[in-house]
Amino acid sequence: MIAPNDEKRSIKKISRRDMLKLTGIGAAGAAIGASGLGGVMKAMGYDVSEPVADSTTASNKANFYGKHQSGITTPVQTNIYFASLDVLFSTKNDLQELFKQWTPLVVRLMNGELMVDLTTNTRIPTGDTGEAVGLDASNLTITIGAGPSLFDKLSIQHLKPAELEDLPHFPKDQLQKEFTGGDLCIQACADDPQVAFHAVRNLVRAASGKVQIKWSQAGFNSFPAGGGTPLNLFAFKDGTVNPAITDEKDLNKVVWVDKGWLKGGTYLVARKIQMHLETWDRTSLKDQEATFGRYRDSGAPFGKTKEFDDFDVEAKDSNGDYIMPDTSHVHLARKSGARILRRSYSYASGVMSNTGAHDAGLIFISFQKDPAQFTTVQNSLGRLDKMNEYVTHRGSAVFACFPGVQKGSYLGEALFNAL
Ligand SMILES: C=CC1=C(C)c2cc3[nH]c(cc4nc(cc5[nH]c(cc1n2)c(C)c5CCC(=O)O)C(CCC(=O)O)=C4C)c(C)c3C=C
Ligand SMILES: [Fe+2]
Repeated sequence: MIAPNDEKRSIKKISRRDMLKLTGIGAAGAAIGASGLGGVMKAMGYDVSEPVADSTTASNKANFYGKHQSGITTPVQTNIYFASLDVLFSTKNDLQELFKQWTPLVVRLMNGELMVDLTTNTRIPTGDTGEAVGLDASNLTITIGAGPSLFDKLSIQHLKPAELEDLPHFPKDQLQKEFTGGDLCIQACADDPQVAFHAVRNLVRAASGKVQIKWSQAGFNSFPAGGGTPLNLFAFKDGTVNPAITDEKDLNKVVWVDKGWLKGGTYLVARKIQMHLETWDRTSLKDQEATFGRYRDSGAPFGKTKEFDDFDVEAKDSNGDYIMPDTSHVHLARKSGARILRRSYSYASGVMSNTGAHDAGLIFISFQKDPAQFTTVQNSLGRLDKMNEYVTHRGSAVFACFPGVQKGSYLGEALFNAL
């Protein structure tokens, strides 16, 4: 983030009416909810009147504008802060206003700028919360999506894509309400955890009284020195078999929606999956490897030597046994025939209060042009997946991620044009 210098600092003049609105933030969000979001943003000093351009000089910067939103086929960053939000309004006009206001602010954040230049007026809350001062853009990406419940809340069910439905209940699900669903999501990924958190915190704060966080999860990925596939908390390379993020033709087949107002967008599936590390750590390496059908250290599929070696899931040895066990996670996932783009992060959130076990796992995220692709893979894993012994699905959500934004336009414009 660009540290504000003295010339940049501005003391905004603020009217008594604006001040009243401001002091209502946090203390009485509902009061703000009743007034226009634009007025509140103005009072906070946000300049949302002009489009903001992608910076051409910022370091470690991902671009906001383009055919698709960032954070989907962007190279995976080290950190995520994922937030599922409830909207506190019931009209499509409110949503449109929110997206118009958020758009330039998202560009600023992705440029490594603050929401507003810091103010020296110590009598009012600052427009930016400040914890990203001195940090660069850190390849921040912001991906925004709409959940099925949003369309019901705003009475625009006719615009809900047929594919956008809550995921079915899967046999071994132990979902908790507090990690499930949401009207909107903000996926913030960055190479600095504080930059990702700052982005969500400030976007939600700017929309105080209009949205509130339903659930959120921070996560991390650590890349081996010299690059390569990150290890998950089971110490296996995770993300080996994925569509190439540069192969637009393949991504059109797997990821990008090609019809309706969501054209150029995609569906995000999020699953909060607890990994029972204590059980895993009591398991022999041989059994761990049989769980995935891959060798732990090389990442190679059984019967091969290198991580990216291709394999035939149906291949059998001289005894007639599958080389890749037919209960292994990779065997079952591959056999489903469905493809998805995985972009997951590990999490570690203290201990489970009832057991004292690690509360750690995977914030599994996949992108696909139809959530049915995810469902097909998950159904194939079903009750057979050997990995089930070591994991429990605790949270679930699905969101339609809007197409990318062109300069002069705003997030989700195609939805509002279709109204
Ligand atoms: C329904 C989709 C999937 C869920 C949920 C899921 C959870 C999950 N996966 C791992 C670890 C690994 N997964 C691997 C491969 C793999 N996983 C899925 C799908 C889901 N995983 C797919 C489609 C694939 C690729 C299959 C193929 O065609 O080869 C691997 C192997 C390495 C790799 O390719 O990434 C690992 C390891 C965990 C720990 C987990 C939940 C906690
Ligand atoms: Fe997997």
